[in-house]
Amino acid sequence: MSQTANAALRIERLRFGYDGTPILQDIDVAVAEGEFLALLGPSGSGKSTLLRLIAGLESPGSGRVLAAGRPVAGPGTDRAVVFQNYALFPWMRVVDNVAEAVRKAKPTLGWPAARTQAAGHLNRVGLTGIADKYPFELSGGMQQRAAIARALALESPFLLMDEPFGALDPVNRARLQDLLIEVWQRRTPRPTVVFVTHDVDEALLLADRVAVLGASPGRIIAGFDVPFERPRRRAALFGDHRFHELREAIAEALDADTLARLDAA
Ligand SMILES: Nc1ncnc2c1ncn2[C@@H]1O[C@H](COP(=O)(O)OP(=O)(O)OP(=O)(O)O)[C@@H](O)[C@H]1O
Repeated sequence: MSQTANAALRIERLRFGYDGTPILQDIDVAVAEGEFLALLGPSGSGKSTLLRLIAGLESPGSGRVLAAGRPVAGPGTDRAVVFQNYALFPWMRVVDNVAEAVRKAKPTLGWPAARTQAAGHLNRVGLTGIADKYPFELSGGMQQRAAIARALALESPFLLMDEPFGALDPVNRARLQDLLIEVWQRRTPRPTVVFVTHDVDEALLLADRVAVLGASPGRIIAGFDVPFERPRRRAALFGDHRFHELREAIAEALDADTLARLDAA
């Protein structure tokens, strides 16, 4: 997974632990500019931790994370993060949540202009007429749309997403998957995306490449290129033998890792 030349994001020999317990070991990943990488793995394999390291919310024990060639030394607006649970400021109206992100990207912009741009971002994710509401007045799906609008408003070259649709019902989940791909494809240059998920089908629907993590400690046990042309249609994917072969190969990699751990126990 480390062979990509001129990678926008590069993780080198990364190790990380909490209180002496190894969580991530020997992680080497390179993600090309504009690439959509899915991180897939069982619960506890360290997917969120890896994303937090890329976001700069944690520091590596050893090794390093390079974003656009520079070592990550903390959180930054170059790396927008979307978590599962919406991450909106509850005390701010939805438009101000997004306008605040606009102002992070463009600090010289006044609030009125930032609000106008924020309304544009909200429209783009299909949220109209709710700008003046507070987050608690929105459904879960709408809050997650607003969180995506907020992340997009940062206009960051990197978009880091941690199971962003995990809490949504299947219909909203499918809508937001489509929306994410649409906005990702529309941006020039495309942001580089790292997307954490448990869901193999979601990874194969969205990503250009899938990195599979094994557990105890977390490490990359397999990588797969996802060959399907875009736009991708769910029905066409389910009818494609390569989709089923990839699913099978990912399941085999995960099973082999689980068995190896059981044998070692
Ligand atoms: N703040 C923390 N302190 C100590 N251990 C932690 C902390 N955060 C996570 N861990 C441990 O690190 C390991 C990896 O957790 P992480 O949340 O990164 O896994 P994950 O693959 O994202 O899991 P899930 O799919 O369930 O979200 C787990 O064993 C977890 O208990």
